[in-house]
Amino acid sequence: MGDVPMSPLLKIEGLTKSYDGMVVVDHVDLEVDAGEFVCIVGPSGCGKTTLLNLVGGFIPRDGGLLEFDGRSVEKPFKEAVMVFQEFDQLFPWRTLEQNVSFPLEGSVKDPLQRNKLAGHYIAMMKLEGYENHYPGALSGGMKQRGAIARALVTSPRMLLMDEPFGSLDAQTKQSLQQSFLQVWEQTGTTVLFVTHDVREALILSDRILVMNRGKITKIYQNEKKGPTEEAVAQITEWLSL
Ligand SMILES: Nc1ncnc2c1ncn2[C@@H]1O[C@H](COP(=O)(O)OP(=O)(O)OP(=O)(O)O)[C@@H](O)[C@H]1O
Repeated sequence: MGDVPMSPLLKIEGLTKSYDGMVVVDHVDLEVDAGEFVCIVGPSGCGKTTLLNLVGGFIPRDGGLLEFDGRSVEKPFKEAVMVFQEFDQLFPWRTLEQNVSFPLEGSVKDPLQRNKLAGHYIAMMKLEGYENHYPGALSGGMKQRGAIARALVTSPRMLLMDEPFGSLDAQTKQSLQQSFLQVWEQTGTTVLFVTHDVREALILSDRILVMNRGKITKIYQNEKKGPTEEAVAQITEWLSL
């Protein structure tokens, strides 16, 4: 008897979306296993953000199959949480701890328990000591760490990340990439991560999807994890096709 193949966490077939008659996501097929870290790279306007929004159920698709854990995605769902590029994702009128614990307010009644959980993810994202700071008193990198902590606090099964480190300087970006990789290993969450940065994709992911004009045109299996010059050259060439 052979092993029963595990069904993918995310299953996409023929996924399509148009705006004003322009096809933006064009018959995309994709399967992502639980725990995988998948990056999407592609030129500006090729449909990366639209694909993430479709997967999260934030916008309706025009056609195709889109299933998360065997269920058709028709609207936003708790198991998938989005993190954006912008530094203003945190509520400015709440402290870091109040921001991170916010998604628990509907599900965890005891405020002490909420704070304990928030503290766990604040520590995981290396923000200990800043619990009572307001976002206005945090740097861009710290705000992104906070946004990731808040995304993780409900233990979502999938993170949808739209260039979360895109506005950071090189050094801050590097340190966040390393902390986020550790967090990914600790939590086992599945990640779909959009980036413009080929090196970033090679540092972070198991698999890199190259998108062009709404289609996934190439897939790079990133077994070695690391930006070798050959890998960078290969993906850069694919991006220009
Ligand atoms: N709500 C919308 N209404 C109309 N057109 C849209 C909408 N959202 C996206 N588009 C168009 O769809 C195309 C793909 O946009 P999308 O944001 O998905 O690309 P992207 O690859 O994420 O680009 P970037 O890297 O610049 O963020 C673009 O031409 C964009 O103008």
